[in-house]
Amino acid sequence: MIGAGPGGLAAAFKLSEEQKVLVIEKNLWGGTCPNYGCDPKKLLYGVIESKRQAALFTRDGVNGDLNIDWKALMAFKKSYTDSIPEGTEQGLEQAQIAHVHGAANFIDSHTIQVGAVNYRAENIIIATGASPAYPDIPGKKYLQNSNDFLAMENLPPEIAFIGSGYVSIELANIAAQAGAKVHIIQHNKRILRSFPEEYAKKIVSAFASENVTFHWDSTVTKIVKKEQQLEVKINDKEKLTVQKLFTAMGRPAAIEKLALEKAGIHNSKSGIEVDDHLRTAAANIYAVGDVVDKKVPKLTPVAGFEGAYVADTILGSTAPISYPMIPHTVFAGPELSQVGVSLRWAKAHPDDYKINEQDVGSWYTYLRIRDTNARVTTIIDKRSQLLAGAVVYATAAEELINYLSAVITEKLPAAELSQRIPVYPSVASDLKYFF
Ligand SMILES: Cc1cc2nc3c(=O)[nH]c(=O)nc-3n(C[C@H](O)[C@H](O)[C@H](O)COP(=O)(O)OP(=O)(O)OC[C@H]3O[C@@H](n4cnc5c(N)ncnc54)[C@H](O)[C@@H]3O)c2cc1C
Ligand SMILES: NC(=O)c1ccc[n+]([C@@H]2O[C@H](COP(=O)([O-])OP(=O)(O)OC[C@H]3O[C@@H](n4cnc5c(N)ncnc54)[C@H](O)[C@@H]3O)[C@@H](O)[C@H]2O)c1
Repeated sequence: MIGAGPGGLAAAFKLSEEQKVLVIEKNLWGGTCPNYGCDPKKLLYGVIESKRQAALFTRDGVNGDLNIDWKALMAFKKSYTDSIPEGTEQGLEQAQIAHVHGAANFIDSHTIQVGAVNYRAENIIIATGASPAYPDIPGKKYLQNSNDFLAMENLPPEIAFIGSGYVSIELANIAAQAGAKVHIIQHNKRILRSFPEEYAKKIVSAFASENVTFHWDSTVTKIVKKEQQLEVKINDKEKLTVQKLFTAMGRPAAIEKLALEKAGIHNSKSGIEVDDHLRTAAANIYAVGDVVDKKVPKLTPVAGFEGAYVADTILGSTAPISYPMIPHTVFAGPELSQVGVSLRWAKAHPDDYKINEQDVGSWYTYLRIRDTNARVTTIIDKRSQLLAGAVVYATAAEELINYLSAVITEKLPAAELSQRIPVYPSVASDLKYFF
């Protein structure tokens, strides 16, 4: 196993019940998600969201200044992340999984080199994840990435991000709510490509009143350091001065130092090419997680699902991979979530789908928390009358989308939902009204 993130570890633990396993990790045990991805991000987000939500109630009983103490926030984050690598390594030891710290590369399809040592294996799983893309421009050495953001000891007064995908939007929200002036430099006019444009625009509007400036059709062409400031040249014309500039323009697969060609493994620009069993061009080598060239989203639960699937395959299962519903969420204060058939597809196929767009800000669930802009779209398959997809922009959207995802998976008809008794008032008690 090369890589000890969610993908590699899921495979390692499952395989170790029946086979001898070696896990190789060049950086922190646990990989991106718990060390410098989902978990520390959502930990910061939780505090930031508490502040944002409390500020909505200043006319309703919340008193006093609501400020974020960045140092205390970071100490809170570290109280979780500091123990992750050691805890993960202990987990490997307890499961008696052999593990080596170092960067791996292929010698041939059965041999991996780590430093001066070669390891031979019957099967190999590549789970090396992805790492941030950098633009090739003068001054690129002054750029930082999401790992640096999540380890930042002080929050500077003014920062900027290149790109407006998941990473940029989530981290910009944290920084802006914590008091920084934030710039988002985007080479076109579209944020969050994997979400419907009409919903992404709601985030643009919400950010505009939160100290965030979008620079559309803008490309960073040069970065110059002047004492503690960075002068950022945009489109070779405009100049922006910030204290930190973060690249957030996608995460290419981490394959460059693996020497894949020595094992006969093929890759594209999007990652390692695999078949429907996640097998690479070399029959005994598999790839899972963010490193794979695939159509499904590159997310932690997907990496874990694939890791467990490949373990089963190595242990004898022959079924091709079949993905369940994959809901996804951007944590942007509030959250934007989506699952199933996309709104774009549904709009392009009006004979097949009924679209139910509802502003739910006046519903009791959202009214009581002053989430006046909350909106839910459900997409109903006209033939079966079953839920096929949904988009939610609301506080706790990630919870509602999980319920809606289960409704799709279990093919629950509206009548069946009326036969269940949820806690009231709760997000689940609204479910039957979305049909
Ligand atoms: C800021 C941020 C926030 C995110 N938030 C979310 C979220 O909220 N929800 C969500 O589902 N996903 C989120 N993600 C994505 C999620 O972190 C990834 O999808 C997930 O970590 C992928 O798991 P993986 O095992 O494929 O790769 P990784 O977790 O990246 O693990 C790969 C491991 O391989 C190691 N490695 C690489 N090359 C070698 C080598 N040659 N030799 C040995 N080891 C090597 C790396 O050091 C790394 O530890 C976020 C990502 C980022 C960056
Ligand atoms: N909440 C979550 O689930 C979550 C959070 C963070 C990251 N992630 C995962 O990490 C991945 C990477 O996130 P990301 O935000 O880095 O990537 P992304 O693909 O979401 O967004 C990349 C952004 O960079 C822009 N861009 C692309 N090429 C560019 C160029 N040459 N110059 C300038 N801008 C350019 C794109 O237009 C886009 O706005 C996500 O796709 C997702 O799989 C998930």
